[in-house]
Amino acid sequence: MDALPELDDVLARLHVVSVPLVTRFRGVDRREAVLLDGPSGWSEFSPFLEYDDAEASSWLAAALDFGWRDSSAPAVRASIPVNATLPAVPLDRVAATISLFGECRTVKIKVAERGETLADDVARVRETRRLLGPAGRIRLDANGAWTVDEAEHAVRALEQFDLEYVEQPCATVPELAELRRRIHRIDVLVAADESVRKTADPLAVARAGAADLLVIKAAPLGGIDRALAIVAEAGLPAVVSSALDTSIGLAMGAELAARLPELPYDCGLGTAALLADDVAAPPLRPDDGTIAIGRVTADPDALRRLAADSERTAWWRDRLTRCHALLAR
Ligand SMILES: O=C(O)CCC(=O)c1ccccc1C(=O)O
Ligand SMILES: [Mg+2]
Repeated sequence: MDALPELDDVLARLHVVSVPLVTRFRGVDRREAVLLDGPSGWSEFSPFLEYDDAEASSWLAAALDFGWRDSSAPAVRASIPVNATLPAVPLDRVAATISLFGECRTVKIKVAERGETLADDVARVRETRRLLGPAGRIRLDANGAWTVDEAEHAVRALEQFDLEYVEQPCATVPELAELRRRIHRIDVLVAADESVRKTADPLAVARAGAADLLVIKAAPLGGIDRALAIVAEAGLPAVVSSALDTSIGLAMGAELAARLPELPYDCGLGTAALLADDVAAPPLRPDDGTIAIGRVTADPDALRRLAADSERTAWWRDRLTRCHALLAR
């Protein structure tokens, strides 16, 4: 970032919201976010609650970048194809959850969830394939939960459902590389997510040949231009995804996706469908499998309706203040 906006200026533009989810995701049923009414447009700072300040400060860099300056890279497309995201819901909720996204040709299914078995995953993937038909695209996201052996076993059990790729099957770069060697005869690609966004070296995956493609998120990578530079250096195809952002954070993801030279896969930016309410009117929800690019503005009524209580607002102001100090160093 060129010049860091002054803390007082940032705090004067802050609104803290707590948005209800349609279905539990990552163990929570509300999503808290700071919205910033920046001079270049509305922006979002919403690192997950458990992240430490060092990790959260990249999210602040991205939020300030998006709210205080426009990307210098030109957009090369005006709408972004998106996938539906299916959390680990019970089997009888699969159809209703996918239908929240409207017409989507691609579904990303969360697998390897704590407390579940491979049989649960097989059942959820089979049901999704049945609903989508043979032309639909299915990808999985294990969030790093499998060992290499478990991942190999799971991929062999699930490949019959015709998988596009499996995202972060194992936790580490060497494990991803080993899995990729073991399944190279199977037509299932390996994507890296946490190994790109939760590390000091987002290019290590590409250097190690540990993934076929990268999942990239604008907020943890420090903003649109930084994420574009990482993709260019990695030389791998990229899928842009969200962090279960409000429509304002999703707009930042859409602006990133609009600037990638190639966009061979549908993006994980349809997640406004998992929010039971939203900060924008209308929300940035998928329409016919795509979302539009363009700035999204917070709706004053929604800001009032979704305002966090004074204790949570103070918590977020403190957190933002600490992250700002880290960026100013
Ligand atoms: O990519 C998608 O389809 C939606 C976004 C998503 O899955 C996600 C949302 C919040 C936190 C982590 C993740 C993830 O990709 O692991
Ligand atoms: Mg992921």
